Amino acid sequence: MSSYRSAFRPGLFDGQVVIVTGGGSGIGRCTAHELASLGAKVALLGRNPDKLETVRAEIEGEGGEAACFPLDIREEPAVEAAVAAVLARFGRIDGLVNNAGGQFPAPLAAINQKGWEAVVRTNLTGGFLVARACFIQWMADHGGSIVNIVADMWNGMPGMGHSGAARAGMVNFTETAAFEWAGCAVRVNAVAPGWIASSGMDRYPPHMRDIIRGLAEHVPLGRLGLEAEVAAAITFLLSPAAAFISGTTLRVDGAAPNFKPHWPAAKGKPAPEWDAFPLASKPSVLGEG
Ligand SMILES: CCCCCCCCCCC/C=C/C(=O)SCCNC(=O)CCNC(=O)[C@H](O)C(C)(C)COP(=O)(O)OP(=O)(O)OC[C@H]1O[C@@H](n2cnc3c(N)ncnc32)[C@H](O)[C@@H]1OP(=O)(O)O
Ligand SMILES: NC(=O)C1=CN([C@@H]2O[C@H](COP(=O)(O)OP(=O)(O)OC[C@H]3O[C@@H](n4cnc5c(N)ncnc54)[C@H](OP(=O)(O)O)[C@@H]3O)[C@@H](O)[C@H]2O)C=CC1
Repeated sequence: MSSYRSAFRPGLFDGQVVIVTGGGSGIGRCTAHELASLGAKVALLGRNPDKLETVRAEIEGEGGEAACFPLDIREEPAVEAAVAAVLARFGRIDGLVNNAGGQFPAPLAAINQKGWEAVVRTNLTGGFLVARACFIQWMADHGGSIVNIVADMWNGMPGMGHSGAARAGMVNFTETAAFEWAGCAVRVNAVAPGWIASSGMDRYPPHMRDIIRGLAEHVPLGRLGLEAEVAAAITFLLSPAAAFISGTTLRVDGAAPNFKPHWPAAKGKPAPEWDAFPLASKPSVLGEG
């Protein structure tokens, strides 16, 4: 990571092991790089083994340590086996970044039971299963920190009803787990990204590109966020700087929910230090410039 400049001090996570689900792309990949650059050994979990392997090679090429554990987080036996495999490989689990997730955009009336359950299992059940396996297999006896990635869909979001419902559930799970697991020195928090220019945005269909580009006009800070800006929030919550923070949901959204339509957002603000994040995806959906 020769040109990468982290906001955190070198060695902050030396000796620690952190699981990052969805570590093969986007916010998960960026977070895995951030944590590895700070000394963590990173366990990369996701469905597509090729994506995980690419990120593992990137991290190890920069002198970090990572290993891949392909799985579908919706499958309980696979989750339990993967967490056991992480422990067999690295011997401990200090942190979990419950980041794997996603959805298809569709109005409520076009979502059938199978589609609803596919998204709820991806964004709620899967995160619960991974957190529970980490807690039972390691953190209950040794402590740890969990960060659940949800989404800034407060008050509902058209086309995202299934995902918004699941994310609301994940926020509540975060709050309950923070209480139940506090006695075991396990902190549980959530990060709610707003509209982030991640590689994930390229997974939406082409006809949505103009909508996605236009979202910046509804963000008081005048732009979409960067993967690295979400990774920094996650890293903070995992770190000792957040030792007395548990049960909270940290918004990373440029104040999007505070936008008032009668008051203009900042116009087309550039990301302040885009060039400081050479590893960040620059999704083609945003176009050049
Ligand atoms: C309309 C206006 C909306 C404006 C919104 C603008 C954009 C705002 C962005 C909001 C912020 C969030 C951003 C992100 O999350 S970025 C991350 C993006 N990454 C992803 O979303 C990951 C890709 N998605 C998926 O992998 C899948 O969606 C899923 C998570 C569900 C994976 O599940 P699975 O692989 O099991 O799913 P399948 O593809 O097999 O489908 C299962 C069933 O789901 C139903 N389905 C699927 N697609 C649709 C559709 N387009 N419409 C309706 N129903 C759908 C269907 O029942 C599928 O079963 P069948 O294939 O048998 O029919
Ligand atoms: N970008 C944005 O604006 C926002 C993103 N988010 C959330 O942030 C998280 C990261 O998204 P982002 O980086 O943008 O998008 P990506 O699509 O790049 O990342 C999603 C990751 O989740 C993994 N994943 C999805 N389903 C499963 C599953 N069932 N089992 C295991 N892994 C799975 C994917 O791996 P694979 O392809 O191998 O399945 C992929 O690496 C997601 O939860 C997303 O919904 C929330 C709000 C806004």
